[in-house]
Amino acid sequence: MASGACSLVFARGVSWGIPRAVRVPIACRSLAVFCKMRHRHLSSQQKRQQSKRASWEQLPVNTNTQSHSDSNEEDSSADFSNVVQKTDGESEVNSQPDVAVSSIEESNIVIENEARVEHPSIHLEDLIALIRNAEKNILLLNQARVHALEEIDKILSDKAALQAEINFLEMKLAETDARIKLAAQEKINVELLGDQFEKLKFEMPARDSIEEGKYGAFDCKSPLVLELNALGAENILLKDDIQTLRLKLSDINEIEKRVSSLENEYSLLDSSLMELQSQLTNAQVDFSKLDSLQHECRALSDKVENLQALFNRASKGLNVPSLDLQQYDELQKKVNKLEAAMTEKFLYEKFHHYEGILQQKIESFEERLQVIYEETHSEILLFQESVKQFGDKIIEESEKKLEEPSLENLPWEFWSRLLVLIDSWLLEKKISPSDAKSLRELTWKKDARIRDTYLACMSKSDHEKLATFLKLTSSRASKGMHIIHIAAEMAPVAKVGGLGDVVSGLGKALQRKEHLVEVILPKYDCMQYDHVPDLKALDVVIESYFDGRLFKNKIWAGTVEGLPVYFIEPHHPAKFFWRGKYYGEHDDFKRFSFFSRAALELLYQSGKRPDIIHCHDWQTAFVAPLYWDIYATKGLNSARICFTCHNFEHQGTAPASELASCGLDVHQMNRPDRMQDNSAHDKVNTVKGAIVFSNIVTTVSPTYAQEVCTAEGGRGLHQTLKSCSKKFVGILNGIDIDAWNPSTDKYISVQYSADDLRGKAENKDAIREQLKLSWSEGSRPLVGCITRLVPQKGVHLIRHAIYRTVELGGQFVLLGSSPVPHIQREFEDIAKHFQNHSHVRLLLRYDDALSHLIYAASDMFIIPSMFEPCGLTQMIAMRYGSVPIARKTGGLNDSVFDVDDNMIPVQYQNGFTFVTPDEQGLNSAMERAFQYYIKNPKSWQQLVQKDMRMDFSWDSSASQYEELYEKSVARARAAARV
Ligand SMILES: Nc1ncnc2c1ncn2[C@@H]1O[C@H](COP(=O)(O)OP(=O)(O)O)[C@@H](O)[C@H]1O
Repeated sequence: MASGACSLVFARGVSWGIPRAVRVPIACRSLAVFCKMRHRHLSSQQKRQQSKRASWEQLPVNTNTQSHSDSNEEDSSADFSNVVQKTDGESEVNSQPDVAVSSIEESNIVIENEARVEHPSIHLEDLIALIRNAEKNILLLNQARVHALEEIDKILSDKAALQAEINFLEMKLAETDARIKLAAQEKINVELLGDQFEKLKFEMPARDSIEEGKYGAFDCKSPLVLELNALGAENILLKDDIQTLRLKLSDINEIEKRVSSLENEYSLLDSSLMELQSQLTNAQVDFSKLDSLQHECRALSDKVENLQALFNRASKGLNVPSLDLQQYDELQKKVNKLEAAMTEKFLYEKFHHYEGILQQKIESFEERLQVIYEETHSEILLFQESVKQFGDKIIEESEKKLEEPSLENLPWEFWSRLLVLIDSWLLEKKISPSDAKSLRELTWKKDARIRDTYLACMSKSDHEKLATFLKLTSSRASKGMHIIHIAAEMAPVAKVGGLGDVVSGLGKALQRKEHLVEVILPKYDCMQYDHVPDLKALDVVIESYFDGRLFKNKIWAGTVEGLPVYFIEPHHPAKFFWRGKYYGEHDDFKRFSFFSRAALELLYQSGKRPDIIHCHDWQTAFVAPLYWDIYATKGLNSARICFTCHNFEHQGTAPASELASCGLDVHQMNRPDRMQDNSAHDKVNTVKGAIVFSNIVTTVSPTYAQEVCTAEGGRGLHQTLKSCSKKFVGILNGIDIDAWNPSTDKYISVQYSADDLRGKAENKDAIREQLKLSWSEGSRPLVGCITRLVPQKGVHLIRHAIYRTVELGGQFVLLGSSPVPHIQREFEDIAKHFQNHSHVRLLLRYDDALSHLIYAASDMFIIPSMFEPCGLTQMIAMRYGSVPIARKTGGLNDSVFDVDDNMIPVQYQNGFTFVTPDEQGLNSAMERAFQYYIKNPKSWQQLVQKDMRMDFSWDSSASQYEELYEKSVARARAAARV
């Protein structure tokens, strides 16, 4: 019954474009909303089932179907009705005047006939609404007419202004003509004078000889000479006049041009005026049509009212139970007679025709609603089932947890918070450095006593806690090292690129190896603060030196990814880390030299005695020279310095004088064997400084370490690196396999693993849906690319890969952004070009969540870098079963091995590579990948599974770092003993 009611209303709402008399019942609406919600939360299995069904939810929803009259009354039932209406392909009702005319014409027949159906009152309302619509349209047309008249007025006044301008110009033209004539006359005069002058010159010798006796050989005051001079001067004046007139003439030509362009404009305006006038005439015709329609409608309305009254009377008669059959028959006859009298025969037939159509529609809507109801019901059952399963699982897990000796497996956050607590006591001078050291050692050894103490006094006051903890302090020897990373990035709290991933990935891996790892970062205003839920300001101020004076720094502490992190917030008027971005400021050199100095000051003032201080890239490269030049002599001398260069393209060079700000001695440092830049001698190079001053120097892959030792790859530092080759090594980065794990990833639509790849296909469907890519051929390979769009990444080849993918029959999704304005613009143009394309989508932004989905959804992953120190995307892609197509350079050469390379053992072959960084090279690798994908689906799947099982974790890389640290520390201790 409810479904029938819904259908009837939908049909009317659609046909008439009038306010709905009856709304979709609440139950129907909530079902629709629930279906949407449910659709989002389906488990993988349910989604698979659902995608197989021809779902009503996938039907296109037309948001344009409401007429202006009911747009204010939209509710969720409107969405529902739109779906139904569009499905049946009924015509849309438009509020534009010209369309309204035809809608009314179409509708008239229905009005008259529907008056005979069982809901006459609703039709009358419909009719009234229709008439109102018509009136509104008439109003609109009137407004348009007034507007057109205003336009005409405006055009006419423009025309008058133009005419005045033309008149003025014509006057000027006449004036100039007169002047030209005058000038011509004067020119003739000049020529005559010139002739006279020549004649006189000719006559002069003769006259001279005749009058020599009278005036002497040559007298400058002779009348002839004077006359000649006067004529010469007049000649010059006349020449000037001619010049002026010529200029005026050219002015006049200009004016003539302008006049002709104005005339053109005038004729254009004239023609648009004509057009407007004809439009106005058309509108007037429409208006008169509407007028007559309005009359017709009124007449019809009267007829319908009469009919209504008759019907009502007849129906009343029919409903009175006491009337006998004869009376009923008589009444029926009367009704029939009245019907015959009031309705023409053809109307009656049409009525039946439309009634049939209406009936069919009602039936089909009812069927559809029934299907929807059944589907929704089964969804509800499934959902209830999954909720139950989920609940059972939670109960099971919590029971398990209760049974487990949970204290053994406390998360890293627990220990890191404890460390932060100890450090805050130390910095606030509540405990001595030696007590802090003992407590820290107990913590990083995960000693049960400190664990129990912490758990026992969690609710106690700080003072009581302190007293209990101090009871624990005793000196203990430690096997692990105390490692401090000083960096500009750390994922996920402050990540720009791979550096951020390395700091947290390596830090966590070293922590797992029982070392005490801490990180110091700038406190950027634009950090992802939600990744440091326990962030707190310490009750301490650290003063650090800069530009000849001391500045205060506020210290914040919290845990990120289970690691204790200290954030430095400088109280410097330049607000160094309050810029809304990480890098790219004019004073980056100052910002990061300040930070490097403040980080060391924090270590120094906290009394920590780390074994390793590990700094990264040019931003914290200052730490190495500052440590040995200033802090080691001050007493912070327990540590060895490790410097990792993640990219030799950025070396942090600046005029040597800028080094003085952080307290380094410019004369001492700006030397060829220290920080002086190898090509510009008036500059210092911070990366060079760190190479020279560090005990361990690393870069992020073995191949890149070799490349930077060549003149081509070293960017001016190859000689420095060669001279430090004993302490320089390339260690391939790992990836954080917890953060990048397709079987637990919360950002992707469906989790999956190498053992069950079905979820991968569902992620592909999900991204196609999200990005509105075509679904038609599900087997099309999807090529992904996630990158910073900088020349290093081979932007021209990325661009080429987009077009080549389309040619090869694939789909392409790019996620990236560029700090280089012209590259960003270029890709914006490409994105625009493909914005409605079925197979290409470019998303020019940084979006961590979307990056996860792209890795999961793509079949192939493009990395055509010009050079690549390590590269993480190829490893992440493989972990998600996306096969890399990469250029053989740097870290890509150490992690992607071609499936067709016989020199590589089969178990390591994992992708498609090319050497020459041009379109042919890339084409060859892409074509091989597409062939493989299309022709050997089974082998492709095996390749995907193999890639997913490859170990790119930090474990082995962290072990290499550990070994380097240990050797360096051992050497230092041995040296100290000597
Ligand atoms: N536009 C983006 N949105 C989200 N993540 C991105 C984007 N661009 C790059 N990334 C991420 O940044 C990291 C890139 O690391 P890497 O391959 O070493 O390149 P680089 O450090 O040179 O930028 C990866 O984790 C990658 O997923």
